[in-house]
Amino acid sequence: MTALRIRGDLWMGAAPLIRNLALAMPAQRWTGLLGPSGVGKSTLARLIAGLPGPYRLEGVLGAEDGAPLAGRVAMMAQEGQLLPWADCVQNVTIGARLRGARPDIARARALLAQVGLEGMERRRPDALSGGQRQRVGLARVLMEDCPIVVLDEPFSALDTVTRLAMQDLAASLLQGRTVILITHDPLEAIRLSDHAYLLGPDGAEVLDLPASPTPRDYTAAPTLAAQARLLARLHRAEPALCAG
Ligand SMILES: Nc1ncnc2c1ncn2[C@@H]1O[C@H](COP(=O)(O)OP(=O)(O)OP(=O)(O)O)[C@@H](O)[C@H]1O
Repeated sequence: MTALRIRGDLWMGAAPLIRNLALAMPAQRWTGLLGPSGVGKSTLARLIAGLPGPYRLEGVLGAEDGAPLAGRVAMMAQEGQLLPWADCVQNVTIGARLRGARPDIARARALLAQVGLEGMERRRPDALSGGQRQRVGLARVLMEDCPIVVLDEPFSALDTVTRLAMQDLAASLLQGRTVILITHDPLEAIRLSDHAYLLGPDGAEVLDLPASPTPRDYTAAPTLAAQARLLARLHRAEPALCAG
């Protein structure tokens, strides 16, 4: 059970990115983070995942259980970030290899089967479709078996129908983990998030979501209404949030 919270000001070098951040990300739930391009979404993802960069948080990032985050966060970035020279099994087991541990090949093969890639274990990324590459990325996240998962625009390069299928697969396979979903896509945020925030330079606003369970039915009236409200809000917010 790992809830996360972030409070404070996020800086990129000498420039403030987001001031007065106050994000609560409940345990075993999906928290969606939306916001205009350049606001700092990927920077937040890197911060949570503990990846290096020229950013800093003046404030607090922590798990509510008080234990350090190191080793408890897995990240799936845009387009899966697969190693082009490595096959599916090698891509899924890269974490163990980097840690100098013996990779569990049988488990990697089982996870590849779970994401629908049975028989493709020895293919390299250039012999996979975009959706299949994302499945490898998802298997790699599952391989790491971390309680916290950061998804940074994981499905943005996919066509709409493949994206919907990947959303359903991720919702099912990441159940029980604390997921932070960064997305540009209002429908994706609404389908998958239990809680969602709209980020701007002056902080984060909580978004209204339908009460139904996730992944939400994209044909349901409350989902469509929430999508329309969010689109209008993003449209209104974009020029103001990007000013300066
Ligand atoms: N390594 C870096 N060095 C300097 N500035 C950076 C670096 N990485 C990002 N930035 C800047 O920090 C700001 C936030 O970048 P970030 O990638 O977090 O935005 P984002 O909200 O994820 O954008 P997008 O939605 O377009 O991916 C941008 O202005 C970007 O140019």
